[in-house]
Amino acid sequence: MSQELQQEQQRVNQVIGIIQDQINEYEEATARRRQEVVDIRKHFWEDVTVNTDNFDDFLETIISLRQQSEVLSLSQGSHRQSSKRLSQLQRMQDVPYFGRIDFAEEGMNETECVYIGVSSLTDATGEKFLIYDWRAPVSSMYYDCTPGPAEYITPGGPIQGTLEQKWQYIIRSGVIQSMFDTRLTIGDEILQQVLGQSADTHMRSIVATIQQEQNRIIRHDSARLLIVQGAAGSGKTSAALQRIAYLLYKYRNRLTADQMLLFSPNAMFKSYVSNVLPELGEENMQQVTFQEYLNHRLSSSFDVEDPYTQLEYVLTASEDPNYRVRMAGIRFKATKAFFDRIQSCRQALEQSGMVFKDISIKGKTLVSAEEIMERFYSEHTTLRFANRLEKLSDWLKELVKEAEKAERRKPWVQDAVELVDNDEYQQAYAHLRKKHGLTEESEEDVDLELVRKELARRIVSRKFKRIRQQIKDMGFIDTPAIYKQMLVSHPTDDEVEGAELPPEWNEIGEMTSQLIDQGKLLYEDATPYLLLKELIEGFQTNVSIRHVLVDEAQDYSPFQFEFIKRLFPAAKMTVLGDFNQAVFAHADGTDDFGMLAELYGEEQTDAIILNRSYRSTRPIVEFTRALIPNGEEIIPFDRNGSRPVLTRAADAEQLHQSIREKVNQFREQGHRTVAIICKSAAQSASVFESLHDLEDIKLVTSGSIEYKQGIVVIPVYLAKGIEFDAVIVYNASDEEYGEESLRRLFYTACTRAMHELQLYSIGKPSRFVQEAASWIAVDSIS
Ligand SMILES: Nc1ncnc2c1ncn2[C@@H]1O[C@H](COP(=O)(O)OP(=O)(O)OP(=O)(O)O)[C@@H](O)[C@H]1O
Repeated sequence: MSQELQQEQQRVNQVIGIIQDQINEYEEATARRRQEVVDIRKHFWEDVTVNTDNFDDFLETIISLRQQSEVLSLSQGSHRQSSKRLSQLQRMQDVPYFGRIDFAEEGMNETECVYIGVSSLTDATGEKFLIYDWRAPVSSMYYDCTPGPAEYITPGGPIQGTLEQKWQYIIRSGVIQSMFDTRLTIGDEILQQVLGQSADTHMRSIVATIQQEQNRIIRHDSARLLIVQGAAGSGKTSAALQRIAYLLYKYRNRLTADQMLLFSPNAMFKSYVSNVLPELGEENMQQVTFQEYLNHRLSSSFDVEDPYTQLEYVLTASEDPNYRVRMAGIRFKATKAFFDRIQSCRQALEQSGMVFKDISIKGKTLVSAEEIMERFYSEHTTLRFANRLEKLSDWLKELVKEAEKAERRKPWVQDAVELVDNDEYQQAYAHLRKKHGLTEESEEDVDLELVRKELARRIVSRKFKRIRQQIKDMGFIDTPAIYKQMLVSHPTDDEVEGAELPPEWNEIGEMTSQLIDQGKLLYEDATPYLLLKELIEGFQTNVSIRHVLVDEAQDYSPFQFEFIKRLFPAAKMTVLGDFNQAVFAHADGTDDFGMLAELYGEEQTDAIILNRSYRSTRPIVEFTRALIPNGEEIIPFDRNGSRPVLTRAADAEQLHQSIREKVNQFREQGHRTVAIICKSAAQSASVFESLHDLEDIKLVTSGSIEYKQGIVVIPVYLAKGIEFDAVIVYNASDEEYGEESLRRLFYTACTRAMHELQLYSIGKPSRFVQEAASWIAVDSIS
């Protein structure tokens, strides 16, 4: 061991000793604070004087209750903080830091050695930093600068100086495995080691090896919208997650994890990324899929199609007679023009076009739809739309109230009163006694006739409950009918700016209307329908979310982005995606996020491009980038590996046999995750059926919620955002992947591979593979 390494190891030992001391202190403090919380909870009511005899006593009780709650919440807060710090320290025990910069600040005599780790550590005095948090201002130089003149930005302004040295360490269980002076090493040894590891069931944090261009994303903090367009495997998801950790650190006094929301592509991805923030000592942000949100809002009224069913249709139903119409609908309903059309349709509803539903009870109409319409378009017409609806709703409530009163006198109600059971009678009776201020000692009693009236009121009120709820929920508006009407009528089309309708518009309208009548909402209609509903009934916005991140953003339509923006009016947005992986039909032909510049305006929009790809070995990236236009712009990280291999099989049987052998070979090579990637869910199911004899093989479906190690059969679109040690592309033939529209799907499949990529084809290989033929080895089945 060199002398330098020995000295560094001594420092690591010292720091670990200090960490251990602090762990002991925090263990004790955490246990003590926990006990405090338990005690306060146990004796909560003993310390509150409850007295409600008169107003002053009542007020005092409230004040005392509030004080006690504050004591409890303070105590819980300090327990939470100390247990958070305890787990940070425990994590630091094995790997206290991963980097060091020696920085000579201008005007200072001494060079400071700044050690960088996942969290800060000071000595016992609290004055001297032994480790700096990777998110601290000074740490930015570790990621951004090479030795030489350097600066970092603090809240008080820039600090300049000279970065004399930069070191990287690999420490495991408190022992330095290796350390590199970055001036002397060529290439990035540590990144080589990290990327060479096996795929994990959970994504790892990348703080030790964040690259300069990724650091720009992580620390970006100016515009309202940050757009990141990056090649497959360039670290978009990683940057997004470390960015969340960074913002939580920078704004720790005013931003919490539950104010940050990540839109994820699917449930499996959610679980895949769920460990990164806890690993960095932060709480997880909120995560949701767009589909979950749509279901939450619409599933009580419709059977809402999910995006994968839509995609499955696009991929497999080209023979369907409605295919052309549906495809045209999918494309148009994704556009900003359709968004604008819905907005102007809502505007037009101020003059005419609202459709209402009868309000009826047990088959008898109380107020007809025509009456409601007449009232809406004749009264309060100068008010704002939302206020007009409110007035309309008040009017309906009044009518219902009158109807209830009249109903109470009907003979059936009188009969029902005679038949009430004892419990109900007692409840009505007790209610009246209380209402009249009668106590147990009172000599007076309530009149029997009053009890009968109260019972009649209750019986009728129960009967009208559904109607009252319907009015409260604005259920008297027939939104599906208004939506259908907007699709079929087109007199105003020419007036709507930019709303050039597709030639299939009439057929699209008919098809959609029929489905809506059956209670079904296609995926492409779900957001537009919800927008219309919100514009009519009032937008349910969420102002508590301060930051929204959208991963795999190429899968969202411009329409959906407009919607997300309206939904979170107080949030900044980070959008990350890769149009070469756009598999949904609405994105056909789009190849950048240009359309998003309009969202907040150019001044409020910044864009960063990531061209370096880290996931796959150099030979795999050389092959995959040849599959797409302008692929030469993608720069592979220089990690060696074998070339992707194409094997031609004569038929399915030969293909399956060859896959079995390949899987076993991959296993023997030590690969823990092997994905057999198929074009569609239908193909995955049938491949799984044929290969089910392979040990430990699993089928991934849209319902799968966890990424498991082993052999998986998976449709491409569910493998998005995820990676595997080895990927087998099932039947990359021209028959399967012959159409230009499948290029992006095919590219997505191939870019999931970290170390090995094997393609099979029955018959002629896909034209995409042929175009990239010089980057692939061709194998024959022996
Ligand atoms: N700076 C880095 N240090 C270490 N590993 C990195 C770094 N950047 C990216 N990686 C690794 O590269 C792989 C791909 O990263 P990530 O999934 O974030 O990329 P992506 O751009 O979201 O990919 P895709 O669009 O293909 O889903 C991951 O294994 C990630 O850990």
